[in-house]
Amino acid sequence: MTEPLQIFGWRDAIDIAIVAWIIYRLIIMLRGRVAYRLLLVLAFLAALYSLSRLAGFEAFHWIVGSLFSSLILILVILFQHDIRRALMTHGKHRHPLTEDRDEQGERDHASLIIGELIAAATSLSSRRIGALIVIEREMGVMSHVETGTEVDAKITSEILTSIFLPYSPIHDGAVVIRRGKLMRAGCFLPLSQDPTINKNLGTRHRAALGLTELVDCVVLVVSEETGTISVTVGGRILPVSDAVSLRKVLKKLLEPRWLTE
Ligand SMILES: Nc1ncnc2c1ncn2[C@@H]1O[C@H](COP(=O)(O)OP(=O)(O)OP(=O)(O)O)[C@@H](O)[C@H]1O
Repeated sequence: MTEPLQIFGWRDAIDIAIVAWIIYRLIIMLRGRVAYRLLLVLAFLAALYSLSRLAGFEAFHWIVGSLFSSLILILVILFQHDIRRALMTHGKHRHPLTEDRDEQGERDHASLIIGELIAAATSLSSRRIGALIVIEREMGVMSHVETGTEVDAKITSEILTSIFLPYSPIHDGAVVIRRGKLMRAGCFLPLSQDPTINKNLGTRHRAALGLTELVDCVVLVVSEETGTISVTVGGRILPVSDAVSLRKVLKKLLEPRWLTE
């Protein structure tokens, strides 16, 4: 009798490596929670599809197969922007905070922007002015956000602070940062529907959580009521105690993905 290990050749190893790589890239791309759930449904349907075939349940196999194809189509439609962006930028060295070409320039620029974000957050926090700052990573957020006002400005703590001052016409809502640029202000984010959220959190924090449940991005929140600064990512809220820990958290979350994964 042939041993399984004797049948397993280099072709199988390459085959498994390719499939594992595709699944890994899919998980990275669809890391927001809703996308994750869709991916799990897809995996479940794939398992049912294979099992129903093995068991010889023809009708059930046909139904699951149709559901499977429809779900793939729905995924492609839902994530068309992200898929296009991922394909266009595949293999490129991308930093969420800068378009700088060389590695040192990229680090310096990113560090400068993180410094501006920290200065703005601490200044707003000390004056009990609420703020909501969305920082895109690999995925775009605008398909989940009500557009607000175009800003297209360099990121400085002064601009960020003045946007959130109560008499600013665009202080309500969130600002969106893409590749180190302040793109929009006054944006409305989807609220989290998670019933387990701490009841003490108001709508500003629910909005930050809501967006990060849907899209892989980082949201910096300053509470108007308490002045606390927190960072939300992947539907979780991370309170930060001071500027040093805020720098640490932002640096970690905003490194180019190929360095962190
Ligand atoms: N869905 C949303 N998208 C964007 N901004 C929002 C959203 N919901 C609330 N905000 C912003 O948060 C502000 C304050 O809302 P609210 O007082 O309900 O939140 P809060 O969490 O209690 O505030 P804080 O924690 O800062 O005291 C709003 O005026 C608005 O600027």
